[in-house]
Amino acid sequence: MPDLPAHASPALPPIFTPEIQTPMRIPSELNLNRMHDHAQPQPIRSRKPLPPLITPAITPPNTPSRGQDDQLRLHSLPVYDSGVSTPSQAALVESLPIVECVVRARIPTTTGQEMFLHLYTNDVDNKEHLAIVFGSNIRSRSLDAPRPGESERDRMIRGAYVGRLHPGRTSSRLEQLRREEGGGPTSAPRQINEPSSSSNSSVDGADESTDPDEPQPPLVRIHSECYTGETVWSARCDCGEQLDEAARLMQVSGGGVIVYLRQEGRGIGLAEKLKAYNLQDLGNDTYEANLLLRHPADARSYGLATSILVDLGMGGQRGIRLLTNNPDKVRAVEGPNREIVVRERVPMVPLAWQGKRGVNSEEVDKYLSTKVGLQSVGVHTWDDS
Ligand SMILES: Nc1nc2c(ncn2[C@@H]2O[C@H](COP(=O)(O)OP(=O)(O)OP(=O)(O)O)[C@@H](O)[C@H]2O)c(=O)[nH]1
Repeated sequence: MPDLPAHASPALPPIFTPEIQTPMRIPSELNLNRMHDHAQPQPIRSRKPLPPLITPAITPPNTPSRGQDDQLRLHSLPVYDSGVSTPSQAALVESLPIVECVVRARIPTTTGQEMFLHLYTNDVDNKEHLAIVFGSNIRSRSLDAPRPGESERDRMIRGAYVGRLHPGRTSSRLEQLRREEGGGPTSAPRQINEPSSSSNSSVDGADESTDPDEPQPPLVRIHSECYTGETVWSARCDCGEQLDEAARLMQVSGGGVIVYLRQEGRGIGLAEKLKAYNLQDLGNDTYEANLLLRHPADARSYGLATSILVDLGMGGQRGIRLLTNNPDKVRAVEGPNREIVVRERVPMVPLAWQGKRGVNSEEVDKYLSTKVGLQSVGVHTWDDS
């Protein structure tokens, strides 16, 4: 086995294959030498040349990094720091989808930390979107809600339990844990929260509590599936690294949520993304390749993420800190009525830019420079900091 990056996970196949059906086109249908009739603001080639990527000049002085003081060093930016309209702007939904967490399970991870994987269904597609939850204080309202006729065992099997499961446990509820600990109603472990029925949630699912031990809003990452970057060691993008890094930051800062959306390849699906890679090898950049394949530059939307975050009690004025380099995501994730409030945007600086071991290749440099150029993401913002 070659020396693989930290995020490489050779053993596991993907859980789900995107079901996007796109008519196959033969290459001769595509004019690879000119852009088609997609109205775009500006030909990409005419943009100002970008600076070389791996340079200390654009390395932010103060960014997420590997160390014990991550909580202190997380570098946030104003959330609406980009008024620039770009071809990558995410679609805004008019109303929020309905989501339901159907099962949750504890997953011990290879780093020694635990997370709770929440699997969601919804009313807009038939994909299994996920929430990866670090910390035991974040609970799903729809999971905890009672189901007609279910037994305590049923509740435990679908993950609607408090605390931890153990052989012989018979109740999903907090009372049994308290009894087992031999204490009264107040002796439950501090980190175990009651389900929403008895918590201080407001009617819309928003948790208005202010915990003095959690002075900052929780960290959230909205991550779009990337089979190539997360499973088969691709160095064409930094998706695997970003997923690992988000998980690490949530572990060291005491909790958070990664909403993992099944919108592979910026929403065009794996087959089309692989064609886009071939177009990139023929000289086009990531956005041009999408357009040549007659896809939008970015076909993703984030309404499901908003609904999942509301279900996890992240609505309300306390807000969240969003880990992203993409300013477009901020407004998209907040939802049509600002159901989620993004208090801060925390950039995710590629590890290689921080002088650390991370994804490093000619292809990832091109990919990142295209992103930086089109999303007005990071260069000037980080430089200014
Ligand atoms: N169509 C297409 N999709 C890609 C390509 N490379 C990566 N992706 C997909 O892009 C998605 C990640 O989106 P990005 O635009 O890189 O990042 P972002 O989510 O907008 O911004 P961040 O929050 O900063 O990561 C994943 O779903 C990848 O599968 C590519 O060359 N073409």
